[in-house]
Amino acid sequence: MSDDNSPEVSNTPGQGSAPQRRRGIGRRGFLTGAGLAGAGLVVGAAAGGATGYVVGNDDTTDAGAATEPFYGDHQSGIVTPQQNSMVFAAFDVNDSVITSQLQTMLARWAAAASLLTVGKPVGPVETQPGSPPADTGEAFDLGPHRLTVTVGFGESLFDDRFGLADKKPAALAPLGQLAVDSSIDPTISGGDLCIQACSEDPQVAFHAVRNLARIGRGVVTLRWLQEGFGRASATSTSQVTPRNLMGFKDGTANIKAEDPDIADKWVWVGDESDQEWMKGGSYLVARKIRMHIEAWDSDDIVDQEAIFGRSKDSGAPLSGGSEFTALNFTKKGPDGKPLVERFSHVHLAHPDTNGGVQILRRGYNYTDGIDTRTGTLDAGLFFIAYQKNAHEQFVRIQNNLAQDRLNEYIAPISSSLFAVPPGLTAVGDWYGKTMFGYVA
Ligand SMILES: C=CC1=C(C)c2cc3[nH]c(cc4nc(cc5[nH]c(cc1n2)c(C)c5CCC(=O)O)C(CCC(=O)O)=C4C)c(C)c3C=C
Ligand SMILES: [Fe+2]
Repeated sequence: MSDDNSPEVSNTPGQGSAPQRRRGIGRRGFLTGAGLAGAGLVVGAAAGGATGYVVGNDDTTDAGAATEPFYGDHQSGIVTPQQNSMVFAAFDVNDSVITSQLQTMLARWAAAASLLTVGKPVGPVETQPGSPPADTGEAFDLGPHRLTVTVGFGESLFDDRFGLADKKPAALAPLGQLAVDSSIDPTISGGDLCIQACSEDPQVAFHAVRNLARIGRGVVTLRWLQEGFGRASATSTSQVTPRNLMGFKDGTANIKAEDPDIADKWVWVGDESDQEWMKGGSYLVARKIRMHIEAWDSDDIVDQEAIFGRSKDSGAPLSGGSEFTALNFTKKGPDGKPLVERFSHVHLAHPDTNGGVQILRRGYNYTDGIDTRTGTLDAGLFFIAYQKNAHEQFVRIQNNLAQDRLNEYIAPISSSLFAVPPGLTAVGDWYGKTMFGYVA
């Protein structure tokens, strides 16, 4: 397919190179900027560059102003040091939408994401009388807080609707029903497309998904959405390991950004892929895992630690040492039994027990309030893992975890797999551009 038919992706005329400002915006800033939504065409912003938008950002703290790269070999939001908040949304493409409409929306998402991730609105917040704001406004006074927007494609996108049947990677085959999957709810699983928005500020992450959903109206419909309120993993050696809702440090033995060779080996799709367009991408597994919190809270500490194989306060292996000491599965206690039990979570999940395979974990703690049927807390782990092949990595580990003692206290209630394409190259590139046959 020729590049000539690619949806228009350009800087809006007149957007020039006015310097980015971060203070004293007031009403003028609300009025400034050509709207993505209003203009009906796509605006791109160079990473960190200026497009003439006045930045609606009175949050001048370093933390608020901090950005993550938008363009690059890989999408941000994977090995990016994990931010503290997440909003994850899945979408289905509406009936009767044609390929060019979907492509245009994906290009508009790319342009909008390039603005949002540098703290800019997707268009004017305060427009002329009679028209709705192009940007919904709730992040106007906030910086990006390291916002990342990561877009993925579900298996269902590759049916006969958009000419993508021969572009479906073999690795995107459905995960199927796994041994622990007796409570999966299909209405909060899967989807044609997904967006993972992560930021240090929950309102910034929500704003990103809300505005991308708004840009997509008429083309896509939200299928399900999950908010994560606290990170439950670490993806950088610079980060303190956080705690999950069971009170344990989670993310100690994770793949970390500082080890690119390990990421190349286990996270980024390479030459093994049957689809050229996926090289540099990754496969995202998202599983909402409800915790039976009240039962867990009544279990004694010795048993809790035995279930994970690690100490609750320090995160150290029960075989000894401190948090980052390697697990020793042969070391025995006075009773002659391994200090890290055979059916403990870390033993069953460890690479040594899984043919060496590893995954990058990037999950979030969630709560949806209470279960009104029982009055119990509705909370758990929104498990996210990135890998180059989920069937060979996630599924292998998950099958081993069928014997996990932790299963008494958890239940997966959703399960999704998405193909996350590589990073966007520059202004003018958009999600799936090479997949649809255009030159990036
Ligand atoms: C199939 C993959 C995994 C699922 C699902 C999963 C669920 C899950 N995990 C915790 C808490 C912890 N997990 C820890 C380690 C750990 N978990 C997985 C995989 C899955 N976990 C792996 C690969 C590892 C690392 C194993 C290793 O190499 O040592 C830990 C220990 C601390 C750490 O290393 O991160 C905790 C704690 C929960 C609560 C949960 C489901 C709700
Ligand atoms: Fe785990």
